[in-house]
Amino acid sequence: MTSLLDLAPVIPVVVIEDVETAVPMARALVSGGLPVIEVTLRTSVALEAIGRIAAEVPGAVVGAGTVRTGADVEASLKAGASFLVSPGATPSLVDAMLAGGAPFLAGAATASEVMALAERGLKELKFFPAEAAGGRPYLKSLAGPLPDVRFCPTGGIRPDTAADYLALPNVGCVGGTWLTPADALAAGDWARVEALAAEAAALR
Ligand SMILES: O=C(O)C(=O)C[C@H](O)[C@H](O)COP(=O)(O)O
Repeated sequence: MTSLLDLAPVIPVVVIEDVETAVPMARALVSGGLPVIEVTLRTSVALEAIGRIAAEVPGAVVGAGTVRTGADVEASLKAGASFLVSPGATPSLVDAMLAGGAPFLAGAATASEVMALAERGLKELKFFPAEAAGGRPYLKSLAGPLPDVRFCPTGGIRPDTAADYLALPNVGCVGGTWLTPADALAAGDWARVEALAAEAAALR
């Protein structure tokens, strides 16, 4: 598989409250040009949503986000997730993710965290919480001593700041929730989701 960071410029991070919205939402994202979708394990229907998207939306590459434990890894893969994303990384979580065999982005926010993960062979990471941790200048600084590590910054990124992140050499893609506003999902406004996805897909 092509690196997770290179499949699309933006990974929509979604919070699904009503499982019936999962499939039409994913179709809108894929039609707009964003096939990689991260469903956060923050709601009780997240695993079912992942399963439905994986089974019913051709072209979608659906993964699980907010993965925090080995049990989350197991449940996500069983549900049909084809990749995993975590906000941070603990040694036991990294063990479980490596054992799971699917591509994953472990989270890091400091040089030491990045170095600890690189020591384990992980050179493609999530940078979280991107804006709060220092944003673009911070990532640019990390590229000096750690040029071989690439990131998907996530957290606080919006349409008007995404392009600046994508211009950095150590950024493969960015993640964010702005593609799937809660009110658009609640209203079933798939045209709006598709339009937001199309704008983001054009960023690179
Ligand atoms: O759930 C996770 O695994 C996370 O790490 C947190 C998300 O990536 C951010 O919540 C993104 O949210 P925005 O800042 O609204 O784009």
